[in-house]
Amino acid sequence: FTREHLLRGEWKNLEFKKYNFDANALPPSGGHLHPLLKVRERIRNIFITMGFKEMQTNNYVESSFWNFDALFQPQQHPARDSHDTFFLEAPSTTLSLPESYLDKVKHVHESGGYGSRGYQYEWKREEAEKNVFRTHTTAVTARVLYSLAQQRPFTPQRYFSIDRVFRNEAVDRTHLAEFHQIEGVICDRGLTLADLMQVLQDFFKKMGMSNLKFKATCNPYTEPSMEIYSYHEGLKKWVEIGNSGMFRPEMLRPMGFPEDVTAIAWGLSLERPTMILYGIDNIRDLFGPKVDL
Ligand SMILES: COC[C@@H]1[C@H](c2ccc(C#Cc3ccccc3)cc2)[C@@H]2CN(C(=O)Nc3ccc(OC4CC4)cc3)C[C@@H](O)[C@@H](O)CN12
Repeated sequence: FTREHLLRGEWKNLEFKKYNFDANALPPSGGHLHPLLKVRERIRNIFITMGFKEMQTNNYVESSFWNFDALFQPQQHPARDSHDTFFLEAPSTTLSLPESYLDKVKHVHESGGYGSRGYQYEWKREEAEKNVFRTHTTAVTARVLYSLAQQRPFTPQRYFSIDRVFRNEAVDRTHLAEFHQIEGVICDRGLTLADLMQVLQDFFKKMGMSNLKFKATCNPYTEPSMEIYSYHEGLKKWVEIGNSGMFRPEMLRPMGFPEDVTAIAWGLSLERPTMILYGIDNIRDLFGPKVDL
């Protein structure tokens, strides 16, 4: 019975079965939550039960000042060039920066202070003004700690964030140019590395990971720093589950914190645990429709 038959109206001579309006249709699928969002909710609840407040991270675009300079990351650091960082074309520069704080950041980069030698280079404002897609949520942590440092009297705080970050890296089966970073930070008087180890044990235990191992490492904005490992019973091997450290005085003191205030922080990704918890071996299966890129 072709389209032509239909167009010629020959369907009128046909015998049609009576339409059964009482037939049961296929039950509509109820839909389902995305695995990343389920794990995000679970981790959000862990932070909240531990007394952490969520940071406001709804700015994917950030100035190099907050993404790097405020964290004492030197302007010639390799992570700051376009091989690792997405720079924005328009608007290419940020509109405004806190001038008095900017001067303190310039000074600590150039000649240090607070017992630090600094990096002994000429710090340039135009470098700090360049807009980027934030490479870590630590840029937001810098903003939040700066506003905490303005408050008197100082009150200890715990913050967390779970949101997208962007890195100009080669994409492969387990790496995309963006991922969700999870970050926790505690700011208080007299915090030590022992406090960091303890909060990491508490946090990861709630994620089902115990007997952690810490390995010394380096980050531009934390000293000392530790990579975190956990023995994964299922995979029968030590798995790197995150990175952590104590923010440097060269980051905290220019913000205006008193000398005895320290801040401990750690980070991990949302994709790694989700892929392991849901047995997903290709990160592309986490994003978008099933297409073979
Ligand atoms: C560009 O890649 C960075 C990303 C991402 C990462 C690394 C560091 C930070 C950080 C930080 C930080 C440090 C100091 C102060 C503030 C923030 C955040 C995310 C994961 C961090 N990692 C990571 O998530 N691994 C992980 C986490 C949980 C997990 O759970 C499973 C159920 C068992 C499994 C694995 C470690 C590695 O995967 C690493 O190879 C990849 N890392």
